[in-house]
Amino acid sequence: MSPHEAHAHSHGGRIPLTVIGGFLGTGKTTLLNRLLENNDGRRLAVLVNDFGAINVDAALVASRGVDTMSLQNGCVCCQIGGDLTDALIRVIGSVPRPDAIVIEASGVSDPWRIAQVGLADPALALDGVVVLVDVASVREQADDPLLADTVRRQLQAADLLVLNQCDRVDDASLAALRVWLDAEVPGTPRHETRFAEVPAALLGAPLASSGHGNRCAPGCTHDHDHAPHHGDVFATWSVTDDAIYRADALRDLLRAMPAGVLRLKGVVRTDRLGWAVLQFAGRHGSLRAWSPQDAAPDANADSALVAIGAHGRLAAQALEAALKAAHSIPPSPAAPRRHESPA
Ligand SMILES: Nc1nc2c(ncn2[C@@H]2O[C@H](COP(=O)(O)OP(=O)(O)OP(=O)(O)O)[C@@H](O)[C@H]2O)c(=O)[nH]1
Repeated sequence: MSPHEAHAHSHGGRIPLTVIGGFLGTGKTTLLNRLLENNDGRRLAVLVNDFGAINVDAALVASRGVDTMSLQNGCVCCQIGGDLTDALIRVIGSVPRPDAIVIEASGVSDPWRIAQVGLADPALALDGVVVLVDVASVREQADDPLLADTVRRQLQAADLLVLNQCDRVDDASLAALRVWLDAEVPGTPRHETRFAEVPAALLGAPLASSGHGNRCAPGCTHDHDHAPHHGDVFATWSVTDDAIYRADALRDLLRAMPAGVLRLKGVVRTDRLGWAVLQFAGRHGSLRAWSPQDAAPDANADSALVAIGAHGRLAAQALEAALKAAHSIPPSPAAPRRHESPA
């Protein structure tokens, strides 16, 4: 029996499901890509949910030559029974059958709600909920009345907390965070790291025995069912066009981001770097040339950017103006497609 067959056997033939959650920009896609690079020959089926109208994460994962299923139209945890269930039915029925399924939750969703779908389907066995934490930003987010509920639900959903971005904080801040987490989520296993380096052994079957099976049995007092609809709490803005951007101007934008932008990410065509990946989260941003090891976007592809912020705080007009000012070659008149939600 191969190790993969043994793993499936230990789940009674059911397909193990791992949910990767955590707030915007904490490192979920980084972890997913690590999993895909070190998948030990397993056939992983990957479902990626992005809150914005454009699924940038799916593009970044798909660029590694892996088939991903993109779950768009908002936050899947708010529409259980819809897209997610349909996608899982398709994945479970696919031939060859996957050895494991990984769902990357959107940064605003409640990973526990997604995990419940896994628990409900007899073909699936929940391996665990892994929640990424940006150690530099989590306390500030948890203190923000608009974000606190989302962040705390994510922390409480975790079977394993990956304390990521440890390169961004000093030892004293990390020590204070540990004390805070001891009080917020006592007993939840934690792993401190940077760039989502997590030993594979931590992500596998052992999670199942330490996790929800124990903490969220019948009688669980967690308020899992009454989360607000995330479309009411968070707003997105996105643009897709054939503009070419000035790399220097985008870097200036990353240093002086308009108010209320919690997350900005995209794949853009630039003057100096060619295709580039833009990332901004938790006050930090980067613009890097498209990795030569990944298949470049189609020559006719459009630049695509998506921003997320708390509803009522996202300064979409200021962002749009800043991006317009960063054009090296403006988009052709018919090209720009903007999407704002809530409108
Ligand atoms: N300095 C630093 N940057 C990191 C670390 N982990 C991830 N990043 C960067 O942070 C940015 C966001 O990482 P992602 O993996 O895309 O985050 P995400 O959680 O998938 O983001 P959303 O899906 O938008 O919520 C990227 O530019 C990463 O390269 C880390 O440990 N340290």
